[in-house]
Amino acid sequence: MTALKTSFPKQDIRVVLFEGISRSAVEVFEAAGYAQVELLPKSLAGADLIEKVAGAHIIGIRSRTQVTAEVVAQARKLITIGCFCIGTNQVDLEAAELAGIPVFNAPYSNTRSVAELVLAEAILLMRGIPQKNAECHRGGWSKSALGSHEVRGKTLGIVGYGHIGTQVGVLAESLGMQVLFHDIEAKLSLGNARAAAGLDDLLARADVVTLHVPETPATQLMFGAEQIARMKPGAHLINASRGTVVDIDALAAALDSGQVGGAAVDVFPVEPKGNDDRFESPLVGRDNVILTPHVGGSTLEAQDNIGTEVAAKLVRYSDNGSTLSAVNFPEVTLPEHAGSHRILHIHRNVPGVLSKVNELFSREGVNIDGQFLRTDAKVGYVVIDVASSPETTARLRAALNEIEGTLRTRVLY
Ligand SMILES: NC(=O)C1=CN([C@@H]2O[C@H](COP(=O)(O)OP(=O)(O)OC[C@H]3O[C@@H](n4cnc5c(N)ncnc54)[C@H](O)[C@@H]3O)[C@@H](O)[C@H]2O)C=CC1
Ligand SMILES: O=C(O)CCC(=O)C(=O)O
Repeated sequence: MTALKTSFPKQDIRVVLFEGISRSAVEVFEAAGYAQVELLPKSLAGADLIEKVAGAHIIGIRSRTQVTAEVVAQARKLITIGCFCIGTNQVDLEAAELAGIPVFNAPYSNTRSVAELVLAEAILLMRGIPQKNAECHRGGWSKSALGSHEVRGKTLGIVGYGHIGTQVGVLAESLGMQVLFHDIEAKLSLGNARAAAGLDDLLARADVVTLHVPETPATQLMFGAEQIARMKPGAHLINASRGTVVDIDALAAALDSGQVGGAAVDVFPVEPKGNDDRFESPLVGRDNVILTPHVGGSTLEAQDNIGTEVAAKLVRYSDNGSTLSAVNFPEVTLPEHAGSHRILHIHRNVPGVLSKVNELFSREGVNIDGQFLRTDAKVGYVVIDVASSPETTARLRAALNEIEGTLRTRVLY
């Protein structure tokens, strides 16, 4: 008789990686024994995305793929999602959590890459290089110091003083810039950076303003005509955060009027799905604007690190159940479980579920080797290691699935 299988065989787990994720991720999966890893060069949307995700157990995305509540609802096999980037706004995190799907990201792997680009852009904008570059390409030659400044002694205003903002500040100080920052949280300033009295204070004093906030309801269009009007006339704006943070039409108008002297923009309200699609923006065609195709974090170093880091988190969850550093899920760090069956029970965090789980195990007379529990406001995640036969484990799992409030169960051994 063949042994009853309650743990999903690893060779049948389908991993789909969208948006040209680094091969370093594939190597991590393959080294861990995952044989079905599909690497797609671009994002998908609509019915194509739903169909692709519906067949996958693990997906990896970058910033472009929109994993909405609808996609999650159709993704019946999906056990976990990896954002191979910092931002996780492209995933409906609550829908994923309530479907029992932890989401992981790489919170620091491309921080340095973004910071280096921003610093370079601050220098180029202060020197008027985008305009000079464009003129030279047209056969022009305007050798002049007019409007060209050193960054030394100038003020950089950082909006969002988190991982990227602080790195930008440290690098800018090494060039002799004065650093001012504004954040909604109280932040310890690094080096000689100083907190501005508020956003308006920062805008009134900065020669270059750089945005490093996440996409949240509060940051949607937080930088519009009003904020632009409060900048020093002719100051520069850098946005490598999210395209929804800046009112792009207001920025275009301010560039035309000269209120903004120059801008460097890496992120846009609407971005092409992939490298074959056309890019359109009201900012196109202006000599004083540096446009980049959302490449702030796109260095080989960063992408290689991100591939390894996020793939390792996905493998760890898939193999072991650990949710350490998940962005939407109770975090549980788990030991190895060789020799025992590991049962994962993800449930709504409502009174009575855990006692029903424990009653079941005592009723079945199964010896528990270890139990681990974490909850957040919506979900409880309990992991139970048991010494039992595949038949008993299968029976326990079926009974767990019947407990009201259960969102998902898995068995690992
Ligand atoms: N262009 C690119 O390729 C990349 C873009 N990003 C974007 O940069 C963002 C920032 O990244 P990190 O610095 O790692 O994030 P972080 O979470 O470390 O820092 C964000 C900071 O913004 C602050 N903040 C939030 N709302 C704010 C508001 N309304 N006003 C002022 N401050 C506010 C937070 O308190 C926090 O200190 C990411 O969320 C992502 O959207 C990240 C990596 C690459
Ligand atoms: O590299 C990407 O696709 C996205 C980078 C980014 O915006 C992020 O890490 O949040």
